[in-house]
Amino acid sequence: MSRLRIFDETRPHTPLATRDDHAAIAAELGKVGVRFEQWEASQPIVPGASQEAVIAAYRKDIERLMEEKGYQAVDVISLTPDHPDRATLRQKFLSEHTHSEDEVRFFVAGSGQFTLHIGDRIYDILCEQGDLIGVPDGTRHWFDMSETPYFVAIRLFTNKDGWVARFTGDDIAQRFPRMPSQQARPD
Ligand SMILES: CSCCC(=O)/C(O)=C/O
Ligand SMILES: [Fe+2]
Ligand code: NI
Repeated sequence: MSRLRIFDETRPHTPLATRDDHAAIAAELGKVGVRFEQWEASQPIVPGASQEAVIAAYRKDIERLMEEKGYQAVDVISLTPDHPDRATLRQKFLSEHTHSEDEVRFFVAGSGQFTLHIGDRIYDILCEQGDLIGVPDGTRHWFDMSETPYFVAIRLFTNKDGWVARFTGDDIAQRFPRMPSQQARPD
């Protein structure tokens, strides 16, 4: 189940609010300019699927999103708990960073945790299959896939070079909850 927890930036152990239905999550995030929608994960894709297979299965959705906002590039992250580079890949997104473009991600399988730092609030969002999240450019954030990653996400970019991050140097991400390890999941 998708879930949002909101914290004060100085109190990482005590959520101020928790939401676990999609409409309530979307409403809270909408207040701070973050897009959160449910899209139908219409094609059965399992983590580990190739980028080509995912793009072929979701071509219509990808084309719709690309036309809507003029995205220039698309790629797919598809990870399983036995991926040999899982620790390095996890580390890549774990520190607070920003992008000079919106971060638009569609989870076609599995789950991952985005944490956004907006003003003095922290928005910790567990995204699940079917969730589309759009984080405005310049928003401080980090992403955790857990020690046992299990997800497939489509990423859309307006920058032709794909993923470019600017790390803030703030160690705040170390103080907030990580995504717990995931149990083995059915295919
Ligand atoms: C869920 S896609 C991988 C994470 C990513 O692209 C990013 O920018 C995290 O902040
Ligand atoms: Fe990011
Ligand atoms: Ni759900």
